This record gives sequence, C-alpha cells and structure tokens, in this order.
Amino acid sequence: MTAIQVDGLTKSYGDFVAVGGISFDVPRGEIFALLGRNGAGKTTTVEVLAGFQVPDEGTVRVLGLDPARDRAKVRASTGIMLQEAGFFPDLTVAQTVDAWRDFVAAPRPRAETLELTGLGAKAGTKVRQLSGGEKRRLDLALALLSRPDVLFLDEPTTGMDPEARKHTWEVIRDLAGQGTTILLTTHYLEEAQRLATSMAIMDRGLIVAHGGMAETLASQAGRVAFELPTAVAPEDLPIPVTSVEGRTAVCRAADPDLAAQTLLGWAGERGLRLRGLEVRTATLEDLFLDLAAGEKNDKKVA
Ligand SMILES: Nc1ncnc2c1ncn2[C@@H]1O[C@H](COP(=O)(O)OP(=O)(O)OP(=O)(O)O)[C@@H](O)[C@H]1O
Repeated sequence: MTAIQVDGLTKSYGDFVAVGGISFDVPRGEIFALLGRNGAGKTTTVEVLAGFQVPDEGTVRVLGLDPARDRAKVRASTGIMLQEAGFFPDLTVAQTVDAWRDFVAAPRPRAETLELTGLGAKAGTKVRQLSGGEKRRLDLALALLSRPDVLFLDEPTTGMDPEARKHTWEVIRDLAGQGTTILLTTHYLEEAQRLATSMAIMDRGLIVAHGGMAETLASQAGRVAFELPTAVAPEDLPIPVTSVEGRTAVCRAADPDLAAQTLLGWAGERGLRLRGLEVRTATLEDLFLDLAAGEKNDKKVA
C-alpha cells in the first residue's frame, strides 16, 4: 500500500514557484530520499506533507488522508523532524521529552526513547548544553515519541559526528524494518545511497531524476580511475578517457568491470602498471555531478 502520494504538487511564495508540479509515491515501509541543492523545494514539499502548508495545486495524501484537511489524524500517525528545532534551552533532555509526551496519545516511554536515540547518558543535561549533533538526536527522539507510521526527516544527521551518524542510520533502518515509512531529505549523498530504496532529485522546484536507488545507479555510467603511466598519453589508452585530473585518468563506462579488464589486458601486454586503479559502479554523487554538468552544457547550447 502507498503511504505517501504526491500528485502534481505546486507551491509558490508570492510570485516565486518553490515547487513546480511534482509527483511521486512512497510505498509503506520504504525509505525515500528527497534530494537536491539548497532551495530546490524539499522542505516546502515536506511541510505540505506534514500539513503545515496547503498546496496551491495538486494533491498529497499521507496514509490515504489529506494532511491539510485531516490534520489531526495525520499528525497522530506521523513524526516530523524539521531543520530548526524549537526547544526550551533551560529544560533538561528528560524534561523536554516529558513535556512532549503530554501531547502524544500512548507515547513511547522516556527511557526507551532516549536509549533508542543514544541520549540515555544526557537525560539530566540542559538543552542549551547539548552539542549540535545531540540536539538533532533529541529532535529525532521527539519525532519518535508517537511511534509514527510515517516519519519525515529533514536533514536528520546535520552536525552529527560520523559515529552518531552511523547510529542514527541504524535507528532509521530499524524503524523501516518495523514498517515505518520514512521520507528523508539530506545533503549527505552517501547517507541517501545507504538508506533509501528509492529517491527523487529536485532542482528549482522540479524533479529531475526519480526511481529506485539500485536501478537508477545501475543505469548510470560507472567509473575506472588510475594513474596514467609515464610516457602514456590519454589517446594511447584502449578505452575512452572522460577526464584527466592531474595524472589521474578517469574513464566513465557503462560496464566499468569490462573497461578495467580491457585496460589491464592492454597494460599487461606492454608491461605497464596501473597504479591506484579504482573500479566502481556509479554513486549518487556521480549522478549529481552528471546532472550539474548536463545543465552547464544545456546553458552553453542555449
Ligand atoms: N516562507 C517563504 N517565503 C518565501 N520564500 C520561501 C519561503 N520558504 C521557502 N522559500 C523559498 O523557496 C525555495 C525552496 O525552499 P525550500 O526550503 O523548500 O528548499 P530546500 O530544498 O529545502 O533547501 P535546503 O536544502 O537549503 O534546505 C527557496 O528558494 C526558498 O528561499
């Protein structure tokens, strides 16, 4: 069953079109990444889904409900973590959680919530004394209090150190494993690639790439990189070189394993060593860079 449906969503601020008619679906229990540069329209989309904003055009449904009309029902089954948390700085972590628990029917116990988000040792710490990453964890803790069926996470790991980030990824994965549907926005492409089963990339209010994470990346050119041996020019190589960065030659190829085999065979016949050889399938970062490069070329053509 579809947990989140967005169909032709448009949202403007005055004359400025922040979201220009986007559509996507998220099935139940999936992690969906909404990606894009600053100002692409991600937060606006999340705010409409959470019922904070009303669409100008198009429809959105969360668990089959209209978040603007059925706000109370949608709120009861969703959790949201926005970019800017509004905490009371003089309350402790425990007091903050307790204050929020009062607003939630059948809330998760405080100790369980703090344990889940790695804040167990910080229960007595005042919010003003928390680090940026710890504040994000507290935000996540509050979003999880209602055991939501749908979770909106707007840049959930910003400011977290690598260990805290990995811990949060585990929490997110576990929640999805238990059936929670998660819509995630992030600027950490590795995070999106690791967590999400499907994604959409937005640019200036429009979706410019959309699909299953594995399928989308598999359809992109992979990458073979190596140090160009001395006295070898890029045009001598048996596969086309996409770019040369310093002495590193980069070849983008639909089948990077095959390209590497061709290259190694060629080098072997000539007794050449290919130092620093790196062969990999496409990453989300490659996809982003390709989209940006495509845009630059379009501008040149126009
Ligand atoms: N209340 C508002 N009034 C006017 N313009 C707004 C308002 N909120 C957002 N915008 C503009 O709409 C555009 C989309 O903003 P939005 O916050 O949705 O982007 P985003 O993709 O979440 O960006 P970021 O990655 O920086 O968080 C931006 O250009 C922003 O300046």
